[in-house]
Amino acid sequence: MTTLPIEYDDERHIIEADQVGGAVDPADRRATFADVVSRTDARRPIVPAALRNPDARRALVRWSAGYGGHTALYHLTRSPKYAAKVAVYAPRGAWRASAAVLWWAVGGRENFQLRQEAASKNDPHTWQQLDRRREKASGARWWVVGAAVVLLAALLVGVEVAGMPPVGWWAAVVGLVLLAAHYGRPADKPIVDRVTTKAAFTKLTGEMVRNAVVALSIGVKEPGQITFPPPGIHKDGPGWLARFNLPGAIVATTVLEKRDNLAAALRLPVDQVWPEVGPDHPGQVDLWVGYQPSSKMGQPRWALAGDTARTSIFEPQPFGTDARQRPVSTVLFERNVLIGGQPGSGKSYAARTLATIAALDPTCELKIAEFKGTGDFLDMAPLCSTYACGVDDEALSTGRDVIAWALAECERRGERIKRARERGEAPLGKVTPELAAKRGSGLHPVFILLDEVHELFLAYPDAADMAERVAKRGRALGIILVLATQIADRDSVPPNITRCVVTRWCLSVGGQVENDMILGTGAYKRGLTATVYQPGVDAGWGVITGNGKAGSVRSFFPDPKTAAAIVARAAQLRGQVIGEDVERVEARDMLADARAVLRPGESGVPWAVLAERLAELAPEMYAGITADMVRESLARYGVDSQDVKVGRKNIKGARRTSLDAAQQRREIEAE
Ligand SMILES: Nc1ncnc2c1ncn2[C@@H]1O[C@H](COP(=O)(O)OP(=O)(O)OP(=O)(O)O)[C@@H](O)[C@H]1O
Repeated sequence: MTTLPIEYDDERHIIEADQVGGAVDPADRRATFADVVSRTDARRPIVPAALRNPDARRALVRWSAGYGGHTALYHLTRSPKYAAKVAVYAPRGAWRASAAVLWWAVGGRENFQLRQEAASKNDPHTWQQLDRRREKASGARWWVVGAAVVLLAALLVGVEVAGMPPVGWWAAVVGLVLLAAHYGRPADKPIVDRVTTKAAFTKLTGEMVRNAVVALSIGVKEPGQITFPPPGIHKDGPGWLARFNLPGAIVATTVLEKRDNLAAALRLPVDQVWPEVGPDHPGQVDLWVGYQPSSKMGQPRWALAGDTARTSIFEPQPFGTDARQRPVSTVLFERNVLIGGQPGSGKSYAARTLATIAALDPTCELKIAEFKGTGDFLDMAPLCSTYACGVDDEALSTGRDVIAWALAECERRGERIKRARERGEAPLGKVTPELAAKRGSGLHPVFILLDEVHELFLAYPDAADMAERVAKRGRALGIILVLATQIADRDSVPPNITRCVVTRWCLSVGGQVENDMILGTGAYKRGLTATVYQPGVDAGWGVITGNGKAGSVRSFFPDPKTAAAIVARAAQLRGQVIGEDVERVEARDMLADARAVLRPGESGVPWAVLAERLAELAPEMYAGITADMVRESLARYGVDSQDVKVGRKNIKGARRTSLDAAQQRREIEAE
């Protein structure tokens, strides 16, 4: 610490300023011309956010038309009642108005209280003095009233002479009658009834936001600590956007985590309040508040429902809308998707939006297996090279064959990509749009959709192992896997699959556990909560992660006619079914295979070696299998991971005794 003595004249004291360390702030200087011309401040857009894109404009018009139409009809149906009220109140109002003018003209109010006091005190002298004052004031007022009457009469005559049509007179009379009725009605009895039963949310104000954030107890003590950068609170789509900065080091996610409390503080339903991290820094919040809860809003038109729609899985395509009614898009290539939610949450239709994107890409092969058995995708069956529906053995084994085919296809495609790379056609070692479109390249995109996939995994545990490998290997090879399930617990959908699927869409779920099973541990705490949605009512709404910014998305839901038109358009684009049906793949038994690859005299084998041997034995089934996958698959049969001697070292693997014991257990159970 240094003490800086500063010299002043005699009348001043010496001030000792404390300074810690050296000077760090840049010296103040005037702005130069160069500073001014190089300013890059963000300019505020000329067109307001609510009118900037066609969807927002349509939403505003739709809302205004809906609201205006309802209000007009409401009042129209009650017009006889209003007419009766007007008939009663208008004469009363006319009388009140005339009396008020007269009372003013005679100066009735002039020192009224004083005169009353003088009268009560029996003081005629004072009373007369006060009354003379009243008379004096009143004299001039009669002139004003007289002049006003003459002016009015002259105006009426003038208007008549100028040729006012009768409708004009009627309009003036109606206006006067309504004015009189308004003046004559009792203060607590409005002439028109209220259109809404509760106070409709019409405007988000800075005060509401500040008070709500202070009430969250996240460290904001004073409402004034919240600042709103330009353009302040404004309309954005069908709602209001408030962008605000939190004070100090408080991050926006603390507000997101308390979305429920924020909604409570604003006195609004949770799905009307949508906080997000703002664009400028982590302490900025973009709070969007809809005019209505999102579950009650309509949905903009889906671009893929157009007559000329055509997609490419390599480009972003819309599949849903967010809370602000903005389309949400995804690039299907290199993407695997897990869709979860309770019955009636809209999983099948959500999966269908992705299938629609694939269907409208004429190079993409479709394979769909639905294990609900209600034929949600039946209309798409003619577009599919493989289609299965039901929970019978045939449908389930077809589902398994699809995965086995995909795994074998990964192997074949790996070879094809290698050759393409050698030719310089696949520099990054993955499928490109050109390769995918090239006839005979064998690298066209494949879209595999398995609805209610837990049925398949429960019936064929090995299908789950294969699906995991397809999810891992197929991405770069143009194989897209979409899994929809009601239950995502470890028995129904193994965690390994959930882990390697990046895009997860959680529709309505019952609680935090289910929410996190689909979206990943900690999602609920980070504010990604699909529990706010109710099945049926909020069908199609869900929280999506791994597709850009995490947030709420509602799937597009075309009506049956539009859905049929989309399928017809896809059929027209394709001309023929792309790809071939899967062949029946011989079911393999990993336990038996593991025992078969043990060499005579071997007491055990490390997991990595076992994985290699299995891949050699049946490449169509085990290609790409890893040591961990083999360990986890065999653990289901009760095979332990034990030390196996390799040379002088002990390495974890499967022992013959453990494999045999597992086989015996199985045989006993089968009996
Ligand atoms: N985006 C949406 N908008 C409006 N309604 C929807 C939407 N998606 C689905 N629905 C409605 O929800 C109902 C249930 O949808 P769906 O069959 O996809 O649910 P699910 O989760 O697959 O149900 P289950 O588990 O019982 O099979 C549909 O019949 C439809 O009426």
